[in-house]
Amino acid sequence: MAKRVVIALGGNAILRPNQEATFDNQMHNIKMSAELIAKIEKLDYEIVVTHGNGPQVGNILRQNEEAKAVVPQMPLDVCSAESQGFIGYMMEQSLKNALHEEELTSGVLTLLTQTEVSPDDPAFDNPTKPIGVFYSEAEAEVLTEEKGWVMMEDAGRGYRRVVPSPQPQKIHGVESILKLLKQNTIVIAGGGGGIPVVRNKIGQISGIEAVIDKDRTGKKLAEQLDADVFMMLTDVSNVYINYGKPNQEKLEEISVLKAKQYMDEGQFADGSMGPKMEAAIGFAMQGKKAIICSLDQAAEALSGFAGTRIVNS
Ligand SMILES: Nc1ncnc2c1ncn2[C@@H]1O[C@H](COP(=O)(O)OP(=O)(O)O)[C@@H](O)[C@H]1O
Ligand SMILES: NC(=O)OP(=O)(O)O
Repeated sequence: MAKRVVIALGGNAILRPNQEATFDNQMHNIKMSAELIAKIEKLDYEIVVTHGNGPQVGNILRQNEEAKAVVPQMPLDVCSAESQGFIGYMMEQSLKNALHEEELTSGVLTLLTQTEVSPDDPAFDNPTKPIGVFYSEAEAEVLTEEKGWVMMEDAGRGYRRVVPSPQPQKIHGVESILKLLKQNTIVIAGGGGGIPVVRNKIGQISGIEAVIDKDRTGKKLAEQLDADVFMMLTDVSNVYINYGKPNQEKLEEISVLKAKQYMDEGQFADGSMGPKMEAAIGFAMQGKKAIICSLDQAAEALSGFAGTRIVNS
């Protein structure tokens, strides 16, 4: 029986740090990512792909704010839905073309996915999710003063606007995803962490302004789908201890216990590797395999020959 993998695509799969968010740049990167995912399809896995949307949802929100005198502004959850739609469109098209090139017959379908969060999540009072483009410290100060944006330094790369990022509680559409996987279809779902929604006391859902972390949603999706493997594809080949120091050391296959120990030592930066390792440990604790590796080594890592693999042993 084919194994099931949930793949969370990092920012680089769509837009590189210093690139402008043009259609051509994003389409070019997504095409390259799709070719690499097609390699995984050859390994006989049922595949669900999720992806980030930080730069894109920030830009859509900004478009809305800048144009509000001529076109009514949409709330952040709608911006999230828009970003999920346009990235999903580009990814589905690119994946279909990549599979066609490889003479593979699998289908590809994007699902506009809603993710339930708790309205009482403390994240609503403490925005931490960076979105949109990077600014200098001086520009960030002006934006806070003039527009009221909350700005934060993002992993040594500059300042970005931050918004609330609640924990995903439940991802909608999982039963349908399972049916599609059984019909030889690669499913793109939960993009940008999913469109954040809350459920009220009488069971009705409605949107809420936030951006959910895609690695957390990827883990939740992998759990709900009972996946065998959860992979986070990023721009480094491995997770390291003492990262960036002369004594940095590459992690290959490590136990949950060891990973937790390194986590407690503060080896993984908040806002970058920290959330990935948190998601990896949480998933691997259930007796499954979590992998963090670079996009171009995804197929090798899945076969056990590359990346950092976290296992519960
Ligand atoms: N211990 C570590 N090992 C490897 N990379 C690390 C570590 N700590 C921080 N990082 C940084 O984490 C980055 C990946 O996280 P992030 O940029 O959030 O990924 P993505 O956007 O691909 O989801 C790497 O580019 C690297 O600079
Ligand atoms: N939603 C999300 O986590 O997006 P990024 O990975 O692009 O920040």
